[in-house]
Amino acid sequence: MTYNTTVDSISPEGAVYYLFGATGDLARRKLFPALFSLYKEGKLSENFAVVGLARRPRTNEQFRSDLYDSINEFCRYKADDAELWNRFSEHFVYMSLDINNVDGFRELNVLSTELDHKFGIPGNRLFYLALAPSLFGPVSFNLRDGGLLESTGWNRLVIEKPFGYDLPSAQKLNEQLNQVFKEEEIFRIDHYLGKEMVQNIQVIRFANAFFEPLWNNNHIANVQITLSETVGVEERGGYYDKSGALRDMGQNHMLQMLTMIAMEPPSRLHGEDIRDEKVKVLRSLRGYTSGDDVRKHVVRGQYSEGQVGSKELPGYRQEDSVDPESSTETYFAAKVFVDNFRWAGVPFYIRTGKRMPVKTTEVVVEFKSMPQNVLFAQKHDLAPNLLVIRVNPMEGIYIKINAKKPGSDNAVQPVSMEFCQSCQIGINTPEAYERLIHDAARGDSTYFTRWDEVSHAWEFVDRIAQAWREEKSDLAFYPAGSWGPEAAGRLLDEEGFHWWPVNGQEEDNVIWITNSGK
Ligand SMILES: NC(=O)C1=CN([C@@H]2O[C@H](COP(=O)(O)OP(=O)(O)OC[C@H]3O[C@@H](n4cnc5c(N)ncnc54)[C@H](OP(=O)(O)O)[C@@H]3O)[C@@H](O)[C@H]2O)C=CC1
Ligand SMILES: O=C1O[C@H](COP(=O)(O)O)[C@@H](O)[C@H](O)[C@H]1O
Repeated sequence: MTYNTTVDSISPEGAVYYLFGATGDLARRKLFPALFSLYKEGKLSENFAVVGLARRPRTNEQFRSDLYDSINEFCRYKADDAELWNRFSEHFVYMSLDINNVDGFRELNVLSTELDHKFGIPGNRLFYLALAPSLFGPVSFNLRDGGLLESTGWNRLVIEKPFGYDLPSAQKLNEQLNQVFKEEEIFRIDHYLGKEMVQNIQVIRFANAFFEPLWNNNHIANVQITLSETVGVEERGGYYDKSGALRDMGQNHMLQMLTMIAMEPPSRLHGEDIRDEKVKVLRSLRGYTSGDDVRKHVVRGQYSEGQVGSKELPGYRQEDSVDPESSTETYFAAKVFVDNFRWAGVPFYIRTGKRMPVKTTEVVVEFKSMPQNVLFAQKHDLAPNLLVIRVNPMEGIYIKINAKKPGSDNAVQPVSMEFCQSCQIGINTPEAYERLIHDAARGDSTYFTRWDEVSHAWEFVDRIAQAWREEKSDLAFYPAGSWGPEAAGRLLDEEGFHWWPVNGQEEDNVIWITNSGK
């Protein structure tokens, strides 16, 4: 079997891509490599130009040299074909600009017209804001006042997370953007929605007779979503210490994944229909009613010093750029209920943390166990069936079923059958940002978050944040390299569940049938 590992082949129309924050970390690690992969795969026609924008001075040559280094360090393709590289890099220019100065935007408008002529671009403009959110409003106003929105083509604004700090700040930001752009012109990035396996959730659900008929509270006992990271806060303390795990990962990536698991089948696989269904899930989330309710259902933690292998790791409060008395959470776990007909009574357990033992994103769907069955030799309950969706960094799915232990008198043996997508296609899976940039350029906003999704997610998260502000005593400390506070296990104990091992670290007695060669 061969896989087409490329994103959808419809090419976008020609456009000028304005990359605000072109000297920053995101541009270097994600955006330049994504543009190169798209170009290499023929997903950008020759009718495009990229203008890198930031304050620090750079010549076009220096900018292209930064681009080259970033691609060779972070891209799944190397810039080793000189002819291709020259053709690609000619599309890139740099302009030094301070976002707070409208004169720079007027100059940018003049440059844009030149680029339109040079590359045959029909006036389409895609503004990518890889900037601190406090600059989103000022950029939008200056784009308008500098005349950049008056060209003959379309205008699209792509903005990075975080979209606000809480509901009121997100509303304010949204009002600013709406003074300049229409909702359909705004593409709010949640890069998890660009991940192959997150998009695969709807295919696994809606294209398999095994799953969809069972996808409800009659058959599913609980759902577990884990986003664990081995990294600490590192040099991002300035941002992270004000944000914490709940806002950094919970409000966006985790709730988005939950909506993909829980949504009703949309009437068509069209962007607005899918987003309508996701909003219904967010509206059905059971809001915590009090501080005590939050403390009962949500656990938060902060990593302290620890050891991974022989490496000593500092605690969060010892990290540079973090307040040494910080009570910011680097971990949280929550029991969440979706109060609708399909999911009534089914707990969704979500957890995320920094400095965990492994980097992994996984969804485990635990099915209700078969009744204890006199037919089998075992006296104890049968293990439940699991469907595990491995999102990141390994991609694939596996199911855990019960089978007869060969040679026994009907003894039952758990067996895991795995489809390891990463093993099949290696590292060649398209990066989330490739998909998202390509989608924005084609005007497809399916995998971007609509304002109503963002606002409902903030509403849910704000109740937790408020309870945490009012009472800090529940912040638990966990050693770096561990699975977080023990209290997270108690969220599941009450219902007789436990967190399933992640990252293929299954129990010893499970037999694996896999295409991974293990
Ligand atoms: N880095 C990552 O992995 C991720 C980042 N994000 C989000 O992406 C955005 C950018 O993050 P990141 O790249 O890490 O940030 P950086 O701090 O690395 O980069 C910020 C960029 O903004 C530019 N800048 C700052 N002030 C101005 C100004 N007044 N005028 C013009 N340019 C300015 C800086 O350039 P200069 O100093 O030269 O002006 C720099 O290019 C943030 O919203 C972040 O939350 C989201 C997910 C992951
Ligand atoms: O948005 C963010 O995501 C990253 C994790 O992304 P992944 O694709 O590597 O799983 C996280 O490290 C960061 O804190 C957060 O801002």
